[in-house]
Amino acid sequence: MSRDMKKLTGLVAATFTPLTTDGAINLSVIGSYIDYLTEKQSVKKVFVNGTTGEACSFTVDERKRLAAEWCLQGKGKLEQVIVHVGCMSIKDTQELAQHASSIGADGIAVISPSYFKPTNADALRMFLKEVGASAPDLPLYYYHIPSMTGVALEVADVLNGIEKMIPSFKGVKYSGTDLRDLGQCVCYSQSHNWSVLYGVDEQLLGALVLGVHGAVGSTYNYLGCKMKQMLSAFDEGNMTQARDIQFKCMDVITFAKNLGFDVAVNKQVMSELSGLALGPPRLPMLPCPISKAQTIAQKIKDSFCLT
Ligand SMILES: CC(=O)N[C@H](C=O)[C@@H](O)[C@H](O)[C@H](O)CO
Ligand SMILES: CC(=O)C(=O)O
Repeated sequence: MSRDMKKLTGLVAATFTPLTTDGAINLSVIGSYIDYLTEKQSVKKVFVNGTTGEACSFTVDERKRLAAEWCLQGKGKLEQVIVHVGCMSIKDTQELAQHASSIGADGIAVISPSYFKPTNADALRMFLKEVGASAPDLPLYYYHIPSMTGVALEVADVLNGIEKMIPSFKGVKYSGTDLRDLGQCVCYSQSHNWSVLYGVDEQLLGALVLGVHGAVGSTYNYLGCKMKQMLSAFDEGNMTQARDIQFKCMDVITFAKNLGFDVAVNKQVMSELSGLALGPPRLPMLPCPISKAQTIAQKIKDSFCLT
């Protein structure tokens, strides 16, 4: 298995999951989705089956077929495909981890179980160890998203000593807002050459100042190009330009949140902006309001002067 174990850095799009109008997974869209990301957004790394991908609403079999298609279609076009494997059942998670390895994924990420929750860092490390052991050849990233899992253990505590338990551990996708904890994660990660990837797109610039190595998010699907400009401005020390782009991003996300911005609306916004037919969300309780998405898409176009 020839695998490029390159450190994960830069912008990573957390992909949406294309569905047919009657709610089945639609693998046929993934090829053009990859072309859109690579050609129109210059984004060459993806995080599949995450929050944005509604993974927790899909079966293990559907998740395997999605991950396999992203890896297959991404060959020669995408630089890295990271597969999220978190499920309530550790057996399902391990099955998905093994599968990710068998299809040539470049890494796996996992959320904490969120029904029965780990009550301390030791317990969470033990869980991560069991997951890592199922795919020891793949980089493993812990996906911290307390707003969804309700597991708000300090990640810096979870990292402490984890390298001795999990040789394949390679970093964190941090979707929390505690900048002190985030900073301590970056600090600890430096000596292990791990990646800390930030996941709250509207405040990425603050995380860059603390030294994160990249970002995973939903908005990089349609604002990848613009946010890349922010990363370049930051690298060049052009803080005025970096802030200008971040403020625009904050403004459109605040606008969207005030209208009601969930994964279903976000998916429809992506369909509007990209022209890809991503279809409805999986859960029937989630709304599919085209007019709301059109309003948000128009706001994004106006703010960022997109055509
Ligand atoms: C809860 C959620 O979906 N978070 C995403 C990633 O972690 C983000 O990319 C957000 O969609 C984005 O920051 C907009 O709020
Ligand atoms: C944003 C992100 O990383 C996710 O959708 O999982």
